[in-house]
Amino acid sequence: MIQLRGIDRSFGTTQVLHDVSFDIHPGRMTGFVGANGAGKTTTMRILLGVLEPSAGTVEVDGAPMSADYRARIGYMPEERGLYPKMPVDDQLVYLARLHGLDAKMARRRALDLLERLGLGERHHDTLESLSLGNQQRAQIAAALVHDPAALVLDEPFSGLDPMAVEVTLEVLRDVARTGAPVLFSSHQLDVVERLCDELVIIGDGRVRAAGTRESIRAAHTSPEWRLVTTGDAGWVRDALGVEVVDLAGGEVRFTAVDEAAADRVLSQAVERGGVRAFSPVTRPLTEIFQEVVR
Ligand SMILES: Nc1ncnc2c1ncn2[C@@H]1O[C@H](COP(=O)(O)OP(=O)(O)OP(=O)(O)O)[C@@H](O)[C@H]1O
Repeated sequence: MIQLRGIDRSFGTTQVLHDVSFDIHPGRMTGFVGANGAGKTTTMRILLGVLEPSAGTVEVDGAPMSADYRARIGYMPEERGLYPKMPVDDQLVYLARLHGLDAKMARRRALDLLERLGLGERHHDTLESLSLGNQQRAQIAAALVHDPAALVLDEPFSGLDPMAVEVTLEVLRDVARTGAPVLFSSHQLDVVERLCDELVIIGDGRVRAAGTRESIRAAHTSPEWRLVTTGDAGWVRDALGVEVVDLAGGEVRFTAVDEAAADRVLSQAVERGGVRAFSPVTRPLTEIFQEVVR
């Protein structure tokens, strides 16, 4: 597990990170979300050792991250890293060889990855001749080609069409399945909500929320239920331990002090007959995000 502990960072007199702490778990996809300028890239650069923190540590399983481990992280930086005028496959092979893969294995991994990411036919084209979305896929391949021990990707999904997001996601999940911790930043909350196992929300250089989607939702939502019946649902107002949030004919949304209170509403509804739907209401992460970064 990669652990960031109490990271501060200032540029001149401006402090842009304040006591940033979170974990990146092995085998899990962690989404790192925040508005422009929130501190995502700075945090990732510190994790990679490209930038020194003013205070705090980056650890792996409780010990300071070694140079060896750092070298085995697959990193896709914000400024990207590939050369525009060089064929993509040659660059990937070169990067893989830098990380110690033999020539045959390096070529095989490069071509496999390009194929999986939908660039099989374009593998020997120069980067600059590819569309922006395809350049992005090549950059992702570059972060993965050396069989990384962990992945840190700065906005890997930006500029990708929905199909490419799906393909990239599958490739990243495969890396996670090998037990690697995977961290990726994104502005696209809908994407993150769907793709990641864990979430870290950063606002103004401070971690505002961290944990699984479910735990963040639970911490920022008072449990709400939705009941739809064929008859009028006004009787729910009088149910014990329940507060109606919204009522329109047969459809009612309510909060309950506990699940038992919600279950009682369901039982009463069943007794009355005509239940069409009953479910907990999950709050969209976008709403929670806006609330915690405010
Ligand atoms: N080299 C630098 N010198 C001075 N200020 C910097 C430097 N790098 C980053 N900053 C400032 O630190 C803050 C955090 O920037 P950072 O790039 O980490 O945010 P971000 O969350 O990645 O934003 P974006 O989503 O726009 O990429 C910003 O206010 C930025 O202007």
